[in-house]
Amino acid sequence: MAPSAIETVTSSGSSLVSSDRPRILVPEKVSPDGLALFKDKYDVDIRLGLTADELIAEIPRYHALIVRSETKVTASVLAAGKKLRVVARAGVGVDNIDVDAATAQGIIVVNSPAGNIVAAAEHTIALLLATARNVGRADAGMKGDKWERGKLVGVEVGQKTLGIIGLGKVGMKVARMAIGLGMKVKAVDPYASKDIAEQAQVELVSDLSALLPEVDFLTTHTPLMATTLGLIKEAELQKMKRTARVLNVARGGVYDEAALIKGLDEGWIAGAGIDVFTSEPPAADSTASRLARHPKVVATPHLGASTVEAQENVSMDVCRQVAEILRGGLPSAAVNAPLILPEEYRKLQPFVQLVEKMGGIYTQHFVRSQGGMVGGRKFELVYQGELSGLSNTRPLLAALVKGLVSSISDSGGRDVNIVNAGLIAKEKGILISETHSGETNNVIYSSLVTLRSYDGDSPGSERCIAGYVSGRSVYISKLGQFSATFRPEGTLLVLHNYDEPGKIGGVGMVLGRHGINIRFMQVASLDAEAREERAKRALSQLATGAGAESDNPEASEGSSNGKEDREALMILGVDDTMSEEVIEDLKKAEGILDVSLVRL
Ligand SMILES: NC(=O)c1ccc[n+]([C@@H]2O[C@H](COP(=O)([O-])OP(=O)(O)OC[C@H]3O[C@@H](n4cnc5c(N)ncnc54)[C@H](O)[C@@H]3O)[C@@H](O)[C@H]2O)c1
Ligand SMILES: O=C(O)[C@H](O)COP(=O)(O)O
Repeated sequence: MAPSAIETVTSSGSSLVSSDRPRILVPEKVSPDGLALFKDKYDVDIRLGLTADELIAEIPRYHALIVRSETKVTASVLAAGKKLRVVARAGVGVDNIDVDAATAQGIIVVNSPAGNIVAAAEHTIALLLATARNVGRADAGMKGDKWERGKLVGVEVGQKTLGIIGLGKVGMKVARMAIGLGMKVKAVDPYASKDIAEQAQVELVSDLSALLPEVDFLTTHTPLMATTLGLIKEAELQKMKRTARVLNVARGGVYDEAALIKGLDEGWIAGAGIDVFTSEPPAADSTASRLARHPKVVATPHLGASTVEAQENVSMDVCRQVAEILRGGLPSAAVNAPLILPEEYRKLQPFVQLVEKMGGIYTQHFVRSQGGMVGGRKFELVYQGELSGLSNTRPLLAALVKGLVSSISDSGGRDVNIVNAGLIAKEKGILISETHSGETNNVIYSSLVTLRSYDGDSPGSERCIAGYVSGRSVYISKLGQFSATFRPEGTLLVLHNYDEPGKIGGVGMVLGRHGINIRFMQVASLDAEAREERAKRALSQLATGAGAESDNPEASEGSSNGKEDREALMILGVDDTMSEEVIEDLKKAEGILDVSLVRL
């Protein structure tokens, strides 16, 4: 094995280090601009090419670790880092750091959320044009003494449609640049605000099936998470035009690499520009390597953030934070900063947990299963009982934002804290109001929290979740129009169905066939208010003889045939081994109206 490159920068410039000063380990190439901030105060060891074992052996001596995307900061590395106080990611994505393990050990993880977004967006545009004009193949041909004009006729991007999946920081920059090139831009992002998109002349469409057939180029800018892994598979690629070209400057794995190769081979996808791969560098003979070598692919080795300017930015961003933390101060972009301050912890912690879970359920149950968006919606938190007198509700508001974004963000929402929650909500166009209700006649628990959400002022768009705390455990007592009592934890399946005999057995059989264990099960019936509302509707239909047109977002098609008042929710706690196939099988089961999977 080649020896690691070792460079020790100390205040004196010598390689001798004093043992009492904090030491910083840098195992990747990080711009010296930021590292210069440590001069005279800390000792910095730049050790490129450390293996996983070498990192574990070295880390016990260090107080801070600064990495990019190549170093895997695993739970074992963190456990060995007895003196570690901070892990800094000189970039955006923290998918190479075990943030939960760091949090458990009290190690702060910081990143640079915006330092390289211009670089990533510009690289996307570079790949867009290179893919459209066959720049890679033309260059390779010229270097092989070939003059292939006839074979390499490209397409123009002006007047064409670009589809963006993930209209976050990078996605929005790409949109603006593409509009500058004369392109029409459409996007899918359940969290983006319609208003912000409209101002940027981006048309937000509801889902992938509405986007994919329309676009000439597709670019992905989501983080890599359980919900975006394999987001674009064969079925999605098949929905696109045969002339379409796809781009990935986000994370390897958002596209199913094997399906993309098949599309390129069989000619139903015209080309691809790929910067990121499922294994980096792609292992020999791997699918990632076949994709990188494919003649219709312009491939780059994860260069999205590799500009002089971006590297200066991210280096300055994270080194400032490392210095601050080593000095005992607070970082500006901590990925795992607390939601709640120690003095408020005892009283508020269970409510913070409850509200965060309600936000998570909202996104995963209502948005994912029933469609719609989170961005641009209005949310209202109603506090009843002992919470109604609470003056500092900031941790609860932050918990709601964290819960709402946790299933769709890179960091799993861990980067949301009291300081930045308001800003994040504003960026996403999420409006939150609070009501302290003195009304106690409906409160059978000492404190009840109700989350209501509305789509602007549109009638019938209200969605509701209520919950309470008993002891230090949290419970959900209402989900949509159904009364429930369950603990929001682990993996939950929520099935909307007609409450008929045999339903539970049918669902049990599907889960049994797939080897899924059920931890608990509970049936939630329509609450009194919903039953009354439906009875009134039925009466008025009888009186007018009209067919039922439901404006209830939860009432599904075909539910007007007398069964509507027998709708129920089945809530099951299950193993976290659910696949899309199980969900699809459950959806096909007799009398099941809808299925959602909620991971908390
Ligand atoms: N190639 C590179 O060198 C490079 C450089 C910078 C960033 N990145 C990567 O680019 C990605 C985006 O970075 P960012 O700073 O814009 O992040 P961001 O958090 O600002 O934006 C991500 C967006 O994706 C949306 N999203 C999440 N799940 C979605 C889904 N299922 N469908 C549609 N939209 C969804 C979110 O709502 C959010 O708006 C990250 O993975 C980051 O690591 C790569
Ligand atoms: O998430 C990021 O910031 C980018 O993927 C850049 O990664 P890099 O620092 O390894 O270039």
